[in-house]
Amino acid sequence: QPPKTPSKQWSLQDFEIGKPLGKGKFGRVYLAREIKSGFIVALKVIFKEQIEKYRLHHQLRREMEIQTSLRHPNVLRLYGWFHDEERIYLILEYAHRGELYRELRKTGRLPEKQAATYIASLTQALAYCHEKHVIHRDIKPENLLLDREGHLKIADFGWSVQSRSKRHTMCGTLDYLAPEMVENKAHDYAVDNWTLGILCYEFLYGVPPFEAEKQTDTFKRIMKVDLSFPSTPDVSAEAKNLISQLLVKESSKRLSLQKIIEHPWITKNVDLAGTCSK
Ligand SMILES: COCCOc1ccc2cc1OCC(=O)N(C)CCCNCc1c[nH]c3ncnc(c13)N2
Repeated sequence: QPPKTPSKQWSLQDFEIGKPLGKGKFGRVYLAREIKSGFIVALKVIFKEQIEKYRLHHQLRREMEIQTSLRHPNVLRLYGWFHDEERIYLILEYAHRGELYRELRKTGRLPEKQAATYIASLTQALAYCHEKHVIHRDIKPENLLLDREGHLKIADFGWSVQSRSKRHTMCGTLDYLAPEMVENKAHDYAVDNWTLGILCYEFLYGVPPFEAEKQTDTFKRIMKVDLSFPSTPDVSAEAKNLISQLLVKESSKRLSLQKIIEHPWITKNVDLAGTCSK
């Protein structure tokens, strides 16, 4: 049995740092090149004191274990990580065309084919993640990136959870679980389906459906599912139909990921083979 070669210990000396790619909550992302191979990566630098201050150590560790284990053309790869005295460095796949929402801001809104292609890619990525018991829970335009060919990549699994549900630890009996506990378990998976509805609306109208001046009003609109479709831009009935089947309060009644892929708006607008190409 050959000894398991430990994965290479990386350090900052292995990289040449390039232009900053953006600033997130806990750190900045830089373009970088691994010197020996010339391989281009994105390097996310996170300050340990920030992580300690918000006690996010376990969450970050879980996020890194999750993202390292995920292999999907629409999920940004995490190749590895290393740290020094004050910082943690994530070695990530580089998405050449950056954040999707920059493209959305530039054009105001997306043509239906483009929006449907992004929704199909996201749905396939989420179906893959859910199969691995990973729930993203924080999908928003700034965490959606585009590679050189314009393929969508989900980044920042910062708030994802490995939904190892309590049931398994209680050897299958539900007797002891409160209804809201059981409900929450099921409910968690469906948060990502709801978000797909929000993103679909925002791709087509340029603004999220429940936007309001004050946060409290947005909260009220979400809880009421106060959904309306402006008369312009003229969006197809199929698109509105898909959005209306995702923005449903009762989480178990939202369209499943499989049904999204089979929805007429998707099958009509997307060449599905194209979405899951590398
Ligand atoms: C705990 O962290 C987990 C990993 O989170 C990330 C990995 C990679 C990221 C961004 C990530 O989190 C969000 C974030 O930091 N921002 C919103 C600011 C930077 C935006 N990206 C800009 C960007 C442009 N080309 C890229 N190619 C690869 N990755 C990128 C970017 N960003």
